[in-house]
Amino acid sequence: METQSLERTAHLPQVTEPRNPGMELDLDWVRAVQANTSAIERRAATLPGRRSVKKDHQAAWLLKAITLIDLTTLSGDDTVGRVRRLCAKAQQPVSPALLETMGMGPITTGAVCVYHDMIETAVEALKGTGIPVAAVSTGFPAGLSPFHLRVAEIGESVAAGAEEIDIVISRRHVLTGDWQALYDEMKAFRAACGHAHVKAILATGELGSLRNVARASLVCMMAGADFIKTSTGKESVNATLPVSLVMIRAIRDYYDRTGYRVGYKPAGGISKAKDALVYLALIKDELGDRWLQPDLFRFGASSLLGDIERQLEHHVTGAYSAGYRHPMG
Ligand SMILES: O=C[C@H](O)COP(=O)(O)O
Repeated sequence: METQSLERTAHLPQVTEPRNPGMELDLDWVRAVQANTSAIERRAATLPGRRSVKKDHQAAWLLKAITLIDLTTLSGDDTVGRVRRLCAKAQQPVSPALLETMGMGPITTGAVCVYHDMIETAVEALKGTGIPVAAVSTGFPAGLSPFHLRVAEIGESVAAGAEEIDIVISRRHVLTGDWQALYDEMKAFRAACGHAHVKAILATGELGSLRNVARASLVCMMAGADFIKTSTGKESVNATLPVSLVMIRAIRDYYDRTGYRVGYKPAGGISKAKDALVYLALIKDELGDRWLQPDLFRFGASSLLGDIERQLEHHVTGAYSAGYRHPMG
C-alpha cells in the first residue's frame, strides 16, 4: 500500500485563509463577463474520460473526498435521531479497520449540513470534534420569504451554533439582470452571518444561462461570499460539470484581481465516488491543490459517502458490500 501517496492527499497541512472581505460592486466587470456555452460544454464533456487515478491513488483521493463532504440531511422528515446518527457518521465516516489497512489515521467529513431546527442537535452531537455545523438558511430552498425574516433566520442559526450558513440568492435578481439588488442582498446576508462563513447558493439550474451563472458568481464574491455553491439539491437540475467550470473560472478571475480565494461547493445529485474524483481532478487542474482543502472546497451531498465507503471496501477486500450496509442517518 502506498502510504506516502495517501498521506500526501489526505493530510495536507491546514492553512488559514484570510476571509474574502468583498469589494464595491464593479458593474463594468460584471457586464463584461461572457460564457462561451458550446466551448464550455465541449470541455466539460471531456472531463469524465480524463480521470486516470487507480488503485492506491484512487483510494487516497476517495479518502480526501470524504474530508471535503458537507454530510447533509435536508428532509422534511428529519428527526433528532437521524441527525445524531448522521453526526456519528461524520465523526467516523469509514471503519477504523479499513483505515488501518490503508495506513491511515482517523478522518472526519468537512461539516454536517442541516436545517435550522436541527442545529442544536448537531452542535451537541459534534461537541469537541471540531466538525462545524452548516445550516441552510434564508428561506431555503426557494428563498422567497420576506427579506427581514431571511436576514433574521441567519442570526438565529448563528446564535444556535451554526458556524457556516448556506444562503440562497433571489434568482429573480439574476434573471432580470438586477445586479445591484443581488449585491445588496448578498451583502446583507454576509453581514448577518458575522463570524460564521457564508456559502452563496446560486441555484444554477434556475438561472437560465451559463453567462448568468458567471455573473451571479462574481456579484456574490464582490459582496463578500466565502463560498459559492451550485444548488440546493431541490432544483430539477443541480450540480453539473459545465456550471462548475464557469463557477471555478469565476473564482480564479476573482482571485487574480483581488488576491482573495473564495471556496467552491458543488451540491445536489453527486452520489457516486467516480463523480467525486472527476470534480477533484477538475479543481486540481483549474485552481490547484490549495483549493483541495476543506476551507476552500466542499461537496454538498447526502449519499456520496455511502458509495465512497463501498469503493474503499472493494479496494481493500476485493468485494463490494450492499448499499444498505452504509446508511447515513
Ligand atoms: O447541499 C446539499 C444538497 O442538498 C444535497 O443534495 P443530494 O441529496 O442530492 O446529495
